[in-house]
Amino acid sequence: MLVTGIEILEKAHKEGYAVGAFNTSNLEITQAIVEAAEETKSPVIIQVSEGGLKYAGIETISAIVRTMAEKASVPIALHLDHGTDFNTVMKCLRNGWTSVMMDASKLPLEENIKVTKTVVQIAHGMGVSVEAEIGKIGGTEDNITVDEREAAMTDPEEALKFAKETGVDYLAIAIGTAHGPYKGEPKLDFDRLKKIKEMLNIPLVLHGASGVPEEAIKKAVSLGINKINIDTDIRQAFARRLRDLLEKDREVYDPRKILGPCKDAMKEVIKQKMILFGAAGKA
Ligand SMILES: O=C(COP(=O)(O)O)NO
Ligand SMILES: [Ca+2]
Ligand code: NA
Ligand SMILES: [Zn+2]
Repeated sequence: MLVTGIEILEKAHKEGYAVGAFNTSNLEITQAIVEAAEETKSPVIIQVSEGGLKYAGIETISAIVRTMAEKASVPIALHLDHGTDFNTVMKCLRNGWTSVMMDASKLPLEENIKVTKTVVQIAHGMGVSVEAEIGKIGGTEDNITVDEREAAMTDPEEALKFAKETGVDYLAIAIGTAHGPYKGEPKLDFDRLKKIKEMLNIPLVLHGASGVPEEAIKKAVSLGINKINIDTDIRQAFARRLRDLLEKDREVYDPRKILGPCKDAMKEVIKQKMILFGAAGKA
C-alpha cells in the first residue's frame, strides 16, 4: 500500500532498523524494488531524483510507482530525492508524492532553514512528510556535484537548531559517505552520528550508501540511521547483467528478454540490502 515516508520511518526509528530508499527512473527498476520488498516482506521507499524526473517525466514515473505501490502488500512511499528546486518539490506534491526532500544544503544555514520550513508547512498541510540535508554530502549525483574537499560533515549543534526550526521529519546527515562509487574505503564518523541521534531523536538518513562495507552499514543502523539511500549499486547490477547477457547471446533482440534478467539482477541486490538494513520481515 502507498503510505507516507514518516509512517515507514517513525516505526523504523522506534524499533531501531533502517529502510532502503532506492532510486528508480523506469519500469524495470521499479519492478525490481517492489518485487524485492514483497519477497522479503520489507517496507520500502521508492525515490526519484530530479534527473530521474527529467528522464521519465514526472506524471509518468508517478503513475508507474503509485500504481505498483497501491497494489503491493507492503508499505511503500514515493519520495523525491534531492529536490533542489522549490518548484520541482511543489510539482511532486501536486503529482501524488508521499515524501519529499527539500535539499537546500548548498545554501547558507539560515536560507536552508527558511526554505525547508516553508516546504514543511506546505507538505504537512497536504499530509506529506519531508526530508532535508544539513552538512554537505560529497560526490556526484545527477545535477548535484559537491567536490569532496567542500564536503563538510554535519555539525550536531547546527543539526539540532535546523530540526527544531524547520520541523523536518527526517534529516540527511554528512558523516563521511559520498554519492557514487568510492575510490577508497569510506570512513564514517560514528561518534558524530551517535551525538546527532542523541540530540535530535528523529529518523536519520544516510546518503551515498552504495559501496559502504556491510559492517559499517550495520553499525550506522545500530547508532540510529533509519533511511539508507542506494542508487549506484543497483545501476551497476543492471549494467553487469546486461553486458554478460549480450556477450553470451548475440542473437537476442526482444527487450523483455534483455531487461527482464537485468530486473532480476537488480532485485537480488535490493533484497540483500533489505535484509542487511533489518527491514526484512518488518512490513
Ligand atoms: O544518496 C543517494 C545514493 O547514493 P549512491 O549512489 O552512492 O548509493 N541518493 O540520494
Ligand atoms: Ca557511494
Ligand atoms: Na533523499
Ligand atoms: Zn543522496
